[in-house]
Amino acid sequence: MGSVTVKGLVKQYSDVPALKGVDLNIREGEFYALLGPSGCGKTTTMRCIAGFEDITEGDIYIGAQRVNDVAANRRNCGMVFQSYALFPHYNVFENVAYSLTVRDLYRGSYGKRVKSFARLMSKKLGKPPKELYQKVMDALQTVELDHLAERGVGELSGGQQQRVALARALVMEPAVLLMDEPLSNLDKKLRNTMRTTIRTIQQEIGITTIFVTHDQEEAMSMADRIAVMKDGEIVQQATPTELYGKPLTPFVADFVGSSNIYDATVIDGRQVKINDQFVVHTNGVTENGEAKVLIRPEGIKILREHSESRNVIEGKVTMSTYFGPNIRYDVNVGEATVVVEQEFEPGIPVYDQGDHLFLHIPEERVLLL
Ligand SMILES: Nc1ncnc2c1ncn2[C@@H]1O[C@H](COP(=O)(O)OP(=O)(O)OP(=O)(O)O)[C@@H](O)[C@H]1O
Repeated sequence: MGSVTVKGLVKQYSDVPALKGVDLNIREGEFYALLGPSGCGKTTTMRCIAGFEDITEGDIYIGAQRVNDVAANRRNCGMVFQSYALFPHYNVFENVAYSLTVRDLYRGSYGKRVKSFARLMSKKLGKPPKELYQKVMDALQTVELDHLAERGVGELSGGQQQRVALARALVMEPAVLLMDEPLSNLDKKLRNTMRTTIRTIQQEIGITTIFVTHDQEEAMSMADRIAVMKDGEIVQQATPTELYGKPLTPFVADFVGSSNIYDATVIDGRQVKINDQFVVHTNGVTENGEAKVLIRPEGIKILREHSESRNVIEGKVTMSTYFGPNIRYDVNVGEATVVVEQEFEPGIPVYDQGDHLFLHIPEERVLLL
């Protein structure tokens, strides 16, 4: 198993600066997500770590070893891709056995029987050597597919195919597991199940894992820590709760969770005028002047009646959207829009377009970015 350290990583593709100095410090056994919008450099970072790209500047370490000049097949990284990249004419067992056979042939660690097995892979060999058989079956058991070892991969569901791809990476016993958008071809329900499957397996094995995604919910629900990337740089690295609770920039606040982000004027260090429309108090102290303010929609409470307490404002519902467990209201306060999310419980009042209501924004929910 290994930690991964990246120092000052720069990758220039002719005139495209894909990475502009990326630093990462991924601990052994950690599940680490690279999160960001399309084109921000997530895949490039991963490909540089795997050794599929020459880097322009910087250093990459796996464990204590500097791997800048180590070939990809010697870096001991297992890869799982969005496209699965399975061999369609092999069955489940053969797909997992294939890479192991090739690697061990390369290392010369198996004898003649494996060599002939490799040669005969495409012709469906009856009985592979015991050790190889056991390793493949162990990997298939880890992903709970041992009962389908002889099935053709074309006869599997998307989730099962992705589990074959995972078993194929794990059978190599890599130091680091690299996963590039592995769930994006699956439908939403299956994606949720596979999140749990992958996370559980990762924790059981304790393998250092780097997971690329543009889906904040996926990153938040799976990772120990997340690096949010933008334009070839890391904007913030933190645990999911830190990222959500203390985003450093409006970009992070907006990318991670839903947000109300406003231009604001700080009046006396504790009073903030939002969008020139309404004033709220914050318990965060800052200098007077211009600022950006974040208010998470679920931090706002809806009151039936006006209250004289601080931070109560009146608004008019312009849209209400029902999401199953939540209801979202878009509320106009003067010319500003405030998004509010409320957990749906039977019996709570539900508001419609045009309804007037009062919003209470607790001081600790008014965050200055
Ligand atoms: N082989 C290449 N040649 C030239 N430019 C490239 C190449 N690969 C990637 N890029 C560019 O580098 C930047 C980063 O790309 P990368 O694929 O790492 O982004 P990403 O965050 O993984 O995006 P996505 O979520 O869309 O996969 C983009 O501007 C992309 O167009």
